[in-house]
Amino acid sequence: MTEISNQIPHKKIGVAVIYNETGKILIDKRLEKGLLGGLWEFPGGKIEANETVESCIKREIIEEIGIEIEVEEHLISIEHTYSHFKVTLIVHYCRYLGGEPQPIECQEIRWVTLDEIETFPFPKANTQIIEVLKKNKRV
Ligand SMILES: Nc1nc2c([nH]c(=O)n2[C@H]2C[C@H](O)[C@@H](COP(=O)(O)OP(=O)(O)OP(=O)(O)O)O2)c(=O)[nH]1
Ligand SMILES: [Mg+2]
Repeated sequence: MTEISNQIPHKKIGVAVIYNETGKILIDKRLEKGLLGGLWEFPGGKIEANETVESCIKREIIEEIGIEIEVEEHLISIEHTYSHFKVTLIVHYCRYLGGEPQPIECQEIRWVTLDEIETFPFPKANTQIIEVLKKNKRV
């Protein structure tokens, strides 16, 4: 009997919900080309071998946005299967410390309120993150 392999890539991603001193959250717009192009997201990226989630998040935010943050408590972890890959998003609250946000690896960056966030298109996996953020209202 032949077994058909249904293995698809599985990415583990450290994700930052960064709050500033006025209680706004930083979101960025993904590049148009590529997976989930043009959608908004919370900045973050792949956890490398021998890296903690916290150090991944801190590194990705410097690389992608050019700002300093403090990685705080874990908010939620979500596993989601898209058509050609699976992601585990490990989401932490983060505090903005300093630096001017720059769209180094994205098209645009905005600081938004939780109410405004719903007007931006996000990937499917983000629905749960936004729900939980609203429930746990911070600041
Ligand atoms: N950073 C981030 N990624 C998200 C969110 N929601 C969501 O589905 N993702 C997905 C999109 C990507 O597949 C993956 C993030 O990984 P990434 O930014 O390092 O990967 P990528 O697809 O841009 O690039 P690649 O290196 O895999 O080619 O997680 C989110 O809110 N933030
Ligand atoms: Mg990324």
